[in-house]
Amino acid sequence: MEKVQETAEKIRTMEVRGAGRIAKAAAEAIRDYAAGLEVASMEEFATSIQEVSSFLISTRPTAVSLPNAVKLASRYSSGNVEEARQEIITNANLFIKRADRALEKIGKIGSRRIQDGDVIMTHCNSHAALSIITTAFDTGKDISVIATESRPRRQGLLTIRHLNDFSIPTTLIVDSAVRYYMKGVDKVIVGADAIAANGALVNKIGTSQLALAAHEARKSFMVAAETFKFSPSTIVGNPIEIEERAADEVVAPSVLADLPHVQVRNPAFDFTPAEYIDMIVTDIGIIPPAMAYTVIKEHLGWEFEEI
Ligand SMILES: O=P(O)(O)OC[C@H]1O[C@H](OP(=O)(O)O)[C@H](O)[C@@H]1O
Repeated sequence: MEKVQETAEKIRTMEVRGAGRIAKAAAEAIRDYAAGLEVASMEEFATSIQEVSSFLISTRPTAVSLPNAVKLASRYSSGNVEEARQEIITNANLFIKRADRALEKIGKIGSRRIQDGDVIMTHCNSHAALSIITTAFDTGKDISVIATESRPRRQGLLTIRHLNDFSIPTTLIVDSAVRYYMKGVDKVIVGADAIAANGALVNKIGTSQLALAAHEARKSFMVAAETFKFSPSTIVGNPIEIEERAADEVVAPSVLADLPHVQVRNPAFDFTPAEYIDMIVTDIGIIPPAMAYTVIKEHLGWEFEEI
């Protein structure tokens, strides 16, 4: 349990972050927990796995990759402890392998849509979006990137470091400069924390203003998302919860101490409606947002009774 708590804390404090990485870390935690679990009965095994699953899922509410990963990794059908343990280990390892493979596939598929000379704008730090950008560059396309700072956690600094390592010409801008630079942009590529059944995107706060600016300037808006970022529970009407993080990520508590009439709001994500999205690049191909429902029904393998 100690290791599970450690992983949960890393996810909560964002030491481990990015919807895909969170999912992999949770699958690893479930796998290692199941491997070392000492129980007297199958009932005890089932209860312990259930408790740990719920605990991991509670760490961050928005990234649907987390419950999807936990659900896929912790599946077992056997009524025997040793067999069920092995099933979880196998399923978790399979999930991790597929997640890595999905990033590569997204890179390959998405990079075919990038043209020589493209200026690409990206937001926050998405490993899926970066996979497309770096693959396009590695296949010889002469591209450059405009990366947003992504306040308040400034994940844009991770993005520029990554792009610099690949020697990709990159410009860092503040979030409020997005519309100012949109005219010179060819494509916007962002990641996803969740995609709803109606094709709406949930991603880092500020994504919707990129989409709006891209729409206004008639620039292509691409989303890079593994299929495990599609949200099954939105099919049955559950909304995706937007995580609101602590005020001290935005401003130091000492500043607020003298300002009794001021409150700080810090939503970590926002919604981008499907009509602003040109395509979603997934590990099973490029889809229009209207196909989100099909991805959930046919490729995610969730039964409605499970939701
Ligand atoms: O899975 P990958 O593509 O890496 O990232 C997907 C999304 O996860 C991140 O959330 P946070 O920084 O964890 O809050 C960003 O919103 C990013 O676009």
